[in-house]
Amino acid sequence: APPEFLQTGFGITLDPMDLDSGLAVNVSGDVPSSPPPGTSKRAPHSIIIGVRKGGTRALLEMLDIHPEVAAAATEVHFFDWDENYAKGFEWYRDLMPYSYPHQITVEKTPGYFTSALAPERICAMNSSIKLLLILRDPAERVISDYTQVYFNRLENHKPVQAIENLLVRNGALNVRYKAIQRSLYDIHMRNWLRHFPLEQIHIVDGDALIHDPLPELQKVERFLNLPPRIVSSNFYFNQTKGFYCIRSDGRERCLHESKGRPHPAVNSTVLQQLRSYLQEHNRTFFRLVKRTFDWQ
Ligand SMILES: Nc1ncnc2c1ncn2[C@@H]1O[C@H](COP(=O)(O)OS(=O)(=O)O)[C@@H](OP(=O)(O)O)[C@H]1O
Repeated sequence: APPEFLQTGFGITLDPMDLDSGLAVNVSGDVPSSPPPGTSKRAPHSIIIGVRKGGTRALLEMLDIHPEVAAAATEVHFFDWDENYAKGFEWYRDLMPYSYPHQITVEKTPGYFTSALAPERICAMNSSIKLLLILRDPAERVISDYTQVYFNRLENHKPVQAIENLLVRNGALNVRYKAIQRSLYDIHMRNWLRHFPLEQIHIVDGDALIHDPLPELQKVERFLNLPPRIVSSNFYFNQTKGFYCIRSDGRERCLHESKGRPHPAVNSTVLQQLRSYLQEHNRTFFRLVKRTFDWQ
């Protein structure tokens, strides 16, 4: 059953200090005390730059099925957090997994997409790096973002409020709400296109990845020049979870329970206000990326 969304009278602003807690169960076993012979830690060849709640964890875990992919275990937040960036490139590289020369290293940090400085900093590291961006319906993404913050606040015994109280201020859509700001894909995309050509940014359709992951993964394999190795038997639909889960190396695993949470029902008038506000931004985004998506 959907969680009960509490009405409170607190005039709080939601804090986005919530990290991805969606590591797949039983990812790769224990960390080896000494690196396997012939491996080293290398800067990423590709980065999943976002968007937050777009399906970044699912994309990384599914891509990690590929034998020629080595995925970073945690979100690194190197290019979007000044305190981490100040630690320097060697600090960053040390957080990468050990990989063989024939493998490519991939990290994901959803906050990069909406960070003002990440594009310039990533470009300074490697101007020919291949970027992966997974997007979903931006209105749905707002609700997912709210839901994540809602549960984090509950866990931390902080007050929560109904999504409508955040989406609407003084009778009008509260466009300063961070969850809405992050869904203005055109604005963030412009910033990336100042530093990278469009061909270097592959957009994964996050809604399609939920309903049928294989075709989206096959497109990513082609974009990364990887031989096709991910196959339909790598995925199975888990009825209880309501999402696809992963089968590889003789093991089956679903993403953490924080991925694929039920969303609250949103007042239809408010939702309509949100959708019509996003519509113009979506159209601009479609022009920028020379492609359309099934968003209203
Ligand atoms: N296979 C599978 N299993 C579970 N969840 C899946 C899957 N594929 C995509 N998704 C969607 O991923 C959403 C979470 O996105 P992110 O991993 O990018 O979130 S985060 O920004 O890292 O917190 C998450 O959002 P919510 O549904 O709001 O929980 C899911 O809709």
